[in-house]
Amino acid sequence: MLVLSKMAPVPTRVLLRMVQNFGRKYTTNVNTRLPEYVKIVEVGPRDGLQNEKEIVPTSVKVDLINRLSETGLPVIEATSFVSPKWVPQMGDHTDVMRDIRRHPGVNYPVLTPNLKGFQSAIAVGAKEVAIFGAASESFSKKNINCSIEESLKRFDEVMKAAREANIPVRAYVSCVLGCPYEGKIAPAAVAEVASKMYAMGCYEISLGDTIGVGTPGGMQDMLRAVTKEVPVDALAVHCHDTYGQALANILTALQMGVSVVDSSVAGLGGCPYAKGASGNVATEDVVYMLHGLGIKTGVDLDKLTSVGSFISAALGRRTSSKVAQAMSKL
Ligand SMILES: CC(C)(COP(=O)([O-])OP(=O)([O-])OC[C@H]1O[C@@H](n2cnc3c(N)ncnc32)[C@H](O)[C@@H]1OP(=O)([O-])[O-])[C@@H](O)C(=O)NCCC(=O)NCCSC(=O)C[C@@](C)(O)CC(=O)[O-]
Repeated sequence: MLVLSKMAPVPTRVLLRMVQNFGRKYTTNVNTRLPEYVKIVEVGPRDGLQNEKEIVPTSVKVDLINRLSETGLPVIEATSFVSPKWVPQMGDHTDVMRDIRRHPGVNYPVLTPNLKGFQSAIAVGAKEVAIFGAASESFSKKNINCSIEESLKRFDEVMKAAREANIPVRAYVSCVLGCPYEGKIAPAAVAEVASKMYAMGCYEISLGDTIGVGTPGGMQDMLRAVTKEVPVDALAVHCHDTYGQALANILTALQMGVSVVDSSVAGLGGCPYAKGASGNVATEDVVYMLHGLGIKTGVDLDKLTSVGSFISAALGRRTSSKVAQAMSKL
């Protein structure tokens, strides 16, 4: 045991750890303080169902949203007001918004890529919208048919109309940890787009690992860059689980102060313009992890897993949620 003069002796196990860790790069903004409450943004009805080969009947979508509304989820992204030529799976957006039973205390935001989408959405009673851009030029062109700069101009029009109508706007930045066309994306590029969208007046910026290639190391680097520009309370993470890293990435984000997580019941989904990307992290798995950490979500896991069973049966496939699979065997 080493004894330094006038200082307490350093125990051998601490010394050993110091030696083992010598030369390792430490990050200063990963800590063990976790939020007490995490807001879950359920994106299954939109992100989940926009990628289905067979178009899901409107009545099933409405039933899904109504059942999710009974689980305690605070936010359920209901559909998107995009061009039906681009994403026919969301072509019934108007009917979905008309037919769902809106639950008090639950928000039902919808995606709106431009003013046309925004106007159609509020005409059927949408009370919140989300714009969606990307940190990758190529993805922006493939997904919304314009450059990043052009997209920001379109979003400006939406923001102006939203301000006049008193509608809160959320923003997505896609490809924050990798792009299907460009590969690695620089954290600085993510920070730049995120800060522009925040400066436009979006109240929350959801950082999308669109193709699920990120790792906790990449998440740390990206968040370190973004949090220099956008307050951490205004950030959400949106992790696809292609490489099985989503929960680890989410935990990393929570340790860095993020307290809003997007997820998809039964792990539904993928993006039509991100070939090979698997669904979002399953909401059941996120809730299980959060409750295990003592973090409140307000979500009833049993009710949620039965909604997951409902939609998996309706789509004729097994749930992607590990938690739901395990619970069904108990
Ligand atoms: C953005 C556009 C519309 C531009 O598409 P465009 O072709 O460049 O648009 P345009 O203005 O030239 O219009 C062409 C036609 O589309 C119509 N149109 C124009 N706007 C609308 C609208 N809002 N609703 C309905 N119709 C619309 C417009 O009226 C016209 O109709 P036509 O005269 O040919 O009959 C198109 O590229 C599009 O709809 N893209 C949507 C792509 C999409 O939905 N992707 C998936 C969502 S993003 C995602 O999943 C990622 C995320 C958010 O989850 C986060 C993550 O994981 O990273």
